[in-house]
Amino acid sequence: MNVVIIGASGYSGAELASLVAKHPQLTLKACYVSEGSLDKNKCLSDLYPEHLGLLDHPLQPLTAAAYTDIEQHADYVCLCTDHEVSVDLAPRFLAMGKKVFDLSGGFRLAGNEDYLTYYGFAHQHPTLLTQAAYGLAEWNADAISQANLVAVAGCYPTAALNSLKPLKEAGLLAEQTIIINAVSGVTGAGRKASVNTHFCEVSLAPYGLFNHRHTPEIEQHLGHPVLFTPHLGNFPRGILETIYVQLKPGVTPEQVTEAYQVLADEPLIRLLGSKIPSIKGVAKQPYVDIAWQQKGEQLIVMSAIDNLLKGAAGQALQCINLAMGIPHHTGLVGAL
Ligand SMILES: NC(=O)C1=CN([C@@H]2O[C@H](COP(=O)(O)OP(=O)(O)OC[C@H]3O[C@@H](n4cnc5c(N)ncnc54)[C@H](OP(=O)(O)O)[C@@H]3O)[C@@H](O)[C@H]2O)C=CC1
Ligand SMILES: CC(=O)N[C@@H](CCC(=O)OP(=O)(O)O)C(=O)O
Repeated sequence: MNVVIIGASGYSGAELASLVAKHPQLTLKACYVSEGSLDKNKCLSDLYPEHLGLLDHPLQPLTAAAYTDIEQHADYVCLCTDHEVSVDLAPRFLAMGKKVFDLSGGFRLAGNEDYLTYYGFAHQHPTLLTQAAYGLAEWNADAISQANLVAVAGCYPTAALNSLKPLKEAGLLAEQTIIINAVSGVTGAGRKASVNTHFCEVSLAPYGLFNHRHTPEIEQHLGHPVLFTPHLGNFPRGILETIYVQLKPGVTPEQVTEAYQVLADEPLIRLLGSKIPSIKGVAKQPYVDIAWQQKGEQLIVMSAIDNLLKGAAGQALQCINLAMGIPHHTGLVGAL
């Protein structure tokens, strides 16, 4: 299958380009940036020299001629672009009959209201919100495999939902709001320069209190209220979440362990039991590491992912694999 990547010079786009280029059944057909990009016509491997020889593709401007090329040559279009750009681009490629995998948050939420509140823009294509499959690979495989538009799950939500859905499905959660404290490396903020993500400025600080756009994403796809606070840390990649859960009265450690067995056979999920996960354990890896410790009815769940792999490009590739009807971890395990 032929894949094109829009936004290939960005962190998630370049990561996805390298996965596609190494995949046994995919061809990286072309890489695009915006029409006026400062990087247009450079080689992707000029920006990412670690991929010299693998990603020597030119970064082509997304011109009218590019749309014609994509219509003629692509099977799958991956949007590694900002939310509003994705909302604008996705319908154009869907109209060409392409399958679209969007790594932005542009199609993950239920309604236009949420976009106004949490993203700060009115959604231009709200009817597509009901057609998009939520790309949380381990939990929504059937819908992902059939959809023309896949809204690949957000980075923080991927860590949170894989850790909490087993407890929710087993009916172990008390009604209280779940508290999620998360820390992300700086690549989570994208490649574009800004003072807040300047290497010399970043230490460790919370942001987005009460209003981060991943709050509604987690709540909608978990079906439970959460209080989510992200932090920015001074390391390049990875997300670690510490999650405070109140269990229903009388829930035993055996019931909690049993609930997590729903994920026991998943190749990209590592259940650590009571061991402590870490950024070091997941950086540049395609996995979610999940661990937990319980005291009475209080449960602390810990979850770690690489934001660019399981939190973006890795999960996008899982969704592409599902669309092709092959094992979802193809090209991810033993291949990085
Ligand atoms: N970084 C992360 O950890 C994660 C990111 N995501 C999501 O993935 C998307 C991309 O994120 P990230 O890789 O960090 O972003 P970056 O800022 O690193 O990259 C954005 C890319 O989009 C290109 N671009 C910008 N405007 C246009 C346009 N109009 N047409 C075509 N290309 C355009 C940029 O190139 P240029 O400006 O030169 O044209 C660049 O290649 C975002 O929606 C983000 O929320 C999701 C999960 C995790
Ligand atoms: C550290 C940092 O800034 N992280 C980003 C989240 C990563 C991302 O791009 O968000 P999606 O997963 O929704 O696409 C943020 O908080 O906005």
